[in-house]
Amino acid sequence: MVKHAVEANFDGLVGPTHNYAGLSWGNVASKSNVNSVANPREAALQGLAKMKQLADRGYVQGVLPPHERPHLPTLRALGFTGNDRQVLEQAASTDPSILAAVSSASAMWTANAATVSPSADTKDHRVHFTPANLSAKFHRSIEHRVTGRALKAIFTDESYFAHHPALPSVSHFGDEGAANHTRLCSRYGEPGVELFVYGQIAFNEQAPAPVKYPARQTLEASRAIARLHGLSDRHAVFAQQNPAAIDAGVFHNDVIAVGNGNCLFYHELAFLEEDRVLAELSDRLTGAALEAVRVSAGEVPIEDAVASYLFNSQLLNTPDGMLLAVPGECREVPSVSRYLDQLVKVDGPITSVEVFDVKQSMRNGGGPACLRLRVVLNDEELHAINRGVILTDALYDRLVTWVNAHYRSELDQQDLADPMLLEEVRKALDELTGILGLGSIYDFQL
Ligand SMILES: N=C(N)NCCC[C@H](NC(=O)CCC(=O)O)C(=O)O
Repeated sequence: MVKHAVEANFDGLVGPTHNYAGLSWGNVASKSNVNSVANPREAALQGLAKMKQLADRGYVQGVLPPHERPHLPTLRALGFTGNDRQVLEQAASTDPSILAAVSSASAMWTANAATVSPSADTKDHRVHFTPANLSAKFHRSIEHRVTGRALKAIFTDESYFAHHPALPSVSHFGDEGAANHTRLCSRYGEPGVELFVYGQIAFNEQAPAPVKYPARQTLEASRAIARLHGLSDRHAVFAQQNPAAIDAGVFHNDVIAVGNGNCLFYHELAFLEEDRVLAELSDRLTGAALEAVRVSAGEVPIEDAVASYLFNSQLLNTPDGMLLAVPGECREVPSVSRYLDQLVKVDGPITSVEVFDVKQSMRNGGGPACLRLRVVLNDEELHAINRGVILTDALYDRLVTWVNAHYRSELDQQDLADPMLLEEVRKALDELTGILGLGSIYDFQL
């Protein structure tokens, strides 16, 4: 029997060290805003406002906590010694790039936290989670342990939830999580088809690959996750990202495509074998016909898609059609703004557009869709999770007060060495795990 299920969105709460360090080669926004002064307080409030707007519309909205940054255990593992203050001082004076990397608030982009397969798709009928190793970027490769702890603290009941460790952290198994994974279905509780998008095949040097920017996800990683999650061949489709798109700044598939229900909204340059991908999706999708909304380069040049983050939008069900939740930048790029006006006029699956201001995150290459991890849960599973992370009016108010009490409104690269910042972060996070009812998840709490 098909169970009733919903799509819950778990947004990453922006951490107190949000800054612009230019850490992501291949991510155009990250590189072009390097050394700008960041406003962590505004960033966190923008993220919370997005969560609140969606919760108010009736969507199940959860919160995933930020990570402890700067991450002193990583600095110590790299040979910096002494007390916390001395470790920070040494790192800042001998290798400020390493200090910047271990200070990034990049865990906010929870579309990269994990890959999640709903119970309707998996062999053992549990929801499966694999934190992404994010091995392509050092600053992100240190996220998966704490991400795994946070997910286990929320999805605790093993009769419903299965947790796998991240894949081996090497380039052959580079995995960026849900940003390269889309699930299509007729209704959320029905078995769906999971689309895994990869940038290159690690064990085949002859296969097509980008030449300018790195491909972060491999086919080998995507296949391993499908195996671990117990997906049958009928539930999975593997597609290679167009290398030309990666070289144009599309470092994750969610910068050029987004899917929901039976709808795939994508740019014509998204996939290397577009026809085969669409045919396989159509063939494996049961209970509904695939609605492919294809955007041509004539309508929106790929550079405009990257600049506006049109496809890094959330595609959500409403009682009458689907809502596209776009970043504000979409209204600043003329081709995209025009396209959106047309989109809701034609008789297609996407019937409304709403704009969200997440500018602080966008300047590091993270739009609305980067900030959320989707978890499809049936009624029993939803009941079984730790409810402390579900956004209510009361939790929203509490988190806004918490941000205003603990976050700075200016942060630049020099501030990262300030021992006071580390203390502020630990105090704030210790309070946060109490607010969210997570127990101890950070290294400084263990
Ligand atoms: N598309 C998705 N799902 N996520 C966006 C992640 C942005 C992130 N930016 C950064 O990590 C920049 C940090 C800095 O430069 O300070 C990244 O490149 O991994």
